[in-house]
Amino acid sequence: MGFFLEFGCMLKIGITGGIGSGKSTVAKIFALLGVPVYYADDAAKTIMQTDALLIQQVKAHFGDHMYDSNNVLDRAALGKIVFNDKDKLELLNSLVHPATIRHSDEWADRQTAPYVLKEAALLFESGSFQFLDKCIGVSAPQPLRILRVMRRDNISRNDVLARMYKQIDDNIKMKLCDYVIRNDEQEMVIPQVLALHKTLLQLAAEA
Ligand SMILES: CC(C)(COP(=O)(O)OP(=O)(O)OC[C@H]1O[C@@H](n2cnc3c(N)ncnc32)[C@H](O)[C@@H]1O)[C@@H](O)C(=O)NCCC(=O)NCCS
Ligand SMILES: Nc1ncnc2c1ncn2[C@@H]1O[C@H](COP(=O)(O)OP(=O)(O)OP(=O)(O)O)[C@@H](O)[C@H]1O
Repeated sequence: MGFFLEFGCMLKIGITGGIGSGKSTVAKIFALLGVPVYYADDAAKTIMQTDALLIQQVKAHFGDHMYDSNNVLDRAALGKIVFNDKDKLELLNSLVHPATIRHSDEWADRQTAPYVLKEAALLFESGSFQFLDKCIGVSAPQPLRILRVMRRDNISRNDVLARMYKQIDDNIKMKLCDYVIRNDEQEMVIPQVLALHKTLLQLAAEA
């Protein structure tokens, strides 16, 4: 971290948190304040259906039947495979993460703002934190995160846990972050975002 600070460029800030922590929801509040936000998980979904090389690689490793004739990915089928097989998940990550990092860099180059946000579940797991100036963590208690995702995605508790266990433990993840926003439905979120926005604008002005 620090490269962009040293050279006085626009700051690149990561925002992360475990599954169901509410990082996308919190990122949307920053977006309302005018901050450009890159949603890496959403971008990965798009790239997996538009990047010809990536589609070819996923087909080669996981079978042509993962895509229909319009290159629409069968996410449920692929999820069933990779969230139950560590090696296969690592393989998929090694194909998707570099493509997503490339795409987010190209996106950042097109932005003009004091700072931009990159929202991603796997900032630390994918190594993309290295290219960021600061990281924000969004935290929420595990039982609440599980309930949120079961409701949002209409999936079982076991399916949520299978994804959760493939991520760095949230207590460790929050320690790796420079700032933490509590999204536990007890503490108000908007005042925390406003305070952090002010801090980041100040940091960008000093850079
Ligand atoms: C396996 C896939 C097709 C399953 O799709 P599905 O629609 O069921 O889940 P979705 O992508 O919405 O992910 C739901 C949540 O699971 C978690 N999750 C997703 N991918 C991963 C992963 N590789 N490791 C750990 N957790 C993950 C995240 O918290 C994510 O928000 C999809 O998750 C995928 O392609 N994952 C690998 C690429 C990736 O890492 N994407 C996310 C970050 S770039
Ligand atoms: N403070 C909150 N109060 C009520 N519901 C919330 C709150 N924060 C998030 N949620 C809800 O919890 C669910 C999970 O939030 P969100 O999608 O933002 O999480 P996420 O961290 O991006 O998850 P994932 O890693 O799975 O993409 C969503 O349905 C969202 O609307």
